[in-house]
Amino acid sequence: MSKILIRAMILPMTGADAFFPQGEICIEDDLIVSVGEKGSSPEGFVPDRILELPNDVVMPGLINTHTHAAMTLLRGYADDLPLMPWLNEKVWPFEDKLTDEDIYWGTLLALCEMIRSGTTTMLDMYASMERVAEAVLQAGTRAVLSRGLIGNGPNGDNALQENIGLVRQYHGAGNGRVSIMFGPHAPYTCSAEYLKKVKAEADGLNVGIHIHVAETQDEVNILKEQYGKTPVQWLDELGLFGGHVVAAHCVHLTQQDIEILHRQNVCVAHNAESNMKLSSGTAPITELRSQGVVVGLGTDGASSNNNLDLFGEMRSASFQQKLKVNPTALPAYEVLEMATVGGAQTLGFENVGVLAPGFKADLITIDMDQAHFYPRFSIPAHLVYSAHAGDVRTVMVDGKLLMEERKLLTLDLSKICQEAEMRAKRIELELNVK
Ligand SMILES: CSC[C@H]1O[C@@H](n2cnc3c(O)ncnc32)[C@H](O)[C@@H]1O
Ligand SMILES: [Zn+2]
Repeated sequence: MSKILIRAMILPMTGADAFFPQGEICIEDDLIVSVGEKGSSPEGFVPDRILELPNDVVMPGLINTHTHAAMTLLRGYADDLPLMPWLNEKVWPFEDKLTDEDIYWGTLLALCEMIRSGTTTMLDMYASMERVAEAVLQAGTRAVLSRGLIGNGPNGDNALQENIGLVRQYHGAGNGRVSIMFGPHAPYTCSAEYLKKVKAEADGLNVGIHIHVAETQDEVNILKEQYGKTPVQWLDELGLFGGHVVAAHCVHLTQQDIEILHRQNVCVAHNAESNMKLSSGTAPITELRSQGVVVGLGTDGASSNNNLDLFGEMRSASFQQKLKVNPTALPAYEVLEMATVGGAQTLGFENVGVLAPGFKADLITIDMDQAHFYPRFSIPAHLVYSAHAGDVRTVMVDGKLLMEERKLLTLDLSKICQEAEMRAKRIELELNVK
């Protein structure tokens, strides 16, 4: 039994006006017990630990709704290319050399970076997901994991069996911190027959689907040529939608596509920085949100971003929509919602994403006593437009502290950096020798 009291400014993300300048939040085990102004702690609540952080803002932990964590090992290896040549010429040859152990260490590196930048939950898609699950359980974060399924080749059925095994072994592991979805890679790498098989398995096991959709104009062209339909219309016709689906990217959409996404309750993972770096395009986020589609934020992998910092991602997402639409588009509080409440909705969580009694104690504190946060006109504006990863002081997931005073408590950062360096360089050497 653990009882923690945090005294700080509190931005609970329960509504645009909710803010406690001298707040108190009480946590018992994995749950939030109370949130309010000074003196609001329940009678008889005797904390084992009090964190006095009067110059910090406490807010819900950030939620990364689309990433490939172990791609930290490719950071800086394949830059300045569009998606298809990036994948075919650089990324997939490198990934062919990855061992399960490489993926474990690459994921640990990602988790160090995520915790240090205030991300408490991720939706991941990759291979060797048992090792990814072990890394997450060790780090103490929350994660939804999906086995990336490329269904046009001989390995498609094996990968699908791995995804099924993952559900059986890890769905609900770590006090519910780990859950599983199916991860068909994209409509251009999975046949119709394969996608139908994946959907049947996902429905049978009552878990969701995580897929790249309409990321580039090339993808739309390929689908139109092969099937005479846009990616969204094709997936809808196949029956892939209708359950819990997270569609990553959704850059190139028609009005009819947006209506389908809304009707089928498909949630969108928006990856502004990856879409910019690969020159994929600007997703119609303002239109999606105004037409009722739930949107969360993602970084994508560290090879197309090149970091996993959701503070940077919030700023980019907002500025990109302002450039595309007008300066009133995606104001700070709405972007914060996308990174917290919207992320939780996207991943299907009902007890994560805001700071309120009965919700999971997944929270971060940000040190506001820094030059770039004065004067304090607007806390949401400062968090989105001025903050960066290094401002995060404290991270808690499921009521457990994972970082204090920027020191990681569950992971050995220098050992993980060394291992990642050694493993990435080994693969580079293997590729050059061939
Ligand atoms: C089979 S595991 C997942 C697979 O996805 C690749 N990937 C990473 N980023 C993207 C992206 O933006 N679009 C499409 N595919 C991507 C990753 O390298 C893995 O091979
Ligand atoms: Zn991706």
